[in-house]
Amino acid sequence: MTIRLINLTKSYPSKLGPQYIFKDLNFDFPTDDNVAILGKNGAGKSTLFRMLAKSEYPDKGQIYTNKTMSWPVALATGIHPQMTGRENARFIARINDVKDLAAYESAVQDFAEIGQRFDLPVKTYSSGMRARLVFACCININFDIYLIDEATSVGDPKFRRKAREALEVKAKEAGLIMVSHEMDQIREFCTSAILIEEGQLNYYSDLEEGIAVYME
Ligand SMILES: Nc1ncnc2c1ncn2[C@@H]1O[C@H](COP(=O)(O)OP(=O)(O)OP(=O)(O)O)[C@@H](O)[C@H]1O
Repeated sequence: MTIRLINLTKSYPSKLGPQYIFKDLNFDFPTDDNVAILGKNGAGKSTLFRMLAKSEYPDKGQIYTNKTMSWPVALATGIHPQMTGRENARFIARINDVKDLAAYESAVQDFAEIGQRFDLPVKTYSSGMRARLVFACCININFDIYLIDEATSVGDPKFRRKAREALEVKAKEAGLIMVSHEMDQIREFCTSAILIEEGQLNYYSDLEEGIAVYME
């Protein structure tokens, strides 16, 4: 995994002036790890995650990567409610350069288990069905790295189990970056940790050591 944060600065405006979350931060993500991002409330985990996912941009600096990165697996961005599940899947496949569109479409349909509703507009779906579609679209693309944000809370218990199993497979063949407050979840998927403290990122190759420092 190559992800490099280069002179990354991120602030939010506030009545007290700009509030800096990161200032001129330089950091290389570990290669080939499944890494948890840890830190207390307000440390900047979600901010970093959103910048990795490119849903938010830094004020200055950049995030360089030569790997393909998923969108957050549980996040329904990029889904068009007026389009059917199938049309959404096709659209997502095209923008992510999926080669075999027919195979992808049927893999998504199988995984989502939404039956004939796959051909109905997404705006008619329940929130759980929508979540199934988004997760199925994401997991059936071979990304180098998957971004996981509380993903195992997707859908009903049966689908949740299925989603977790699919992520376990991905954890063996791809990289994962995970933000979660659930240590059980983190232990299940991650092998190392990045602890965010006062705008700095500290890497722990030993997950348990990272968790211990975080818990202190
Ligand atoms: N859209 C925003 N506008 C202004 N301030 C923001 C915004 N988003 C986050 N912040 C601030 O940035 C800081 C980091 O927030 P962030 O959500 O990244 O923390 P976190 O580590 O994910 O926290 P938590 O564990 O509570 O989810 C906080 O001080 C928060 O108040």
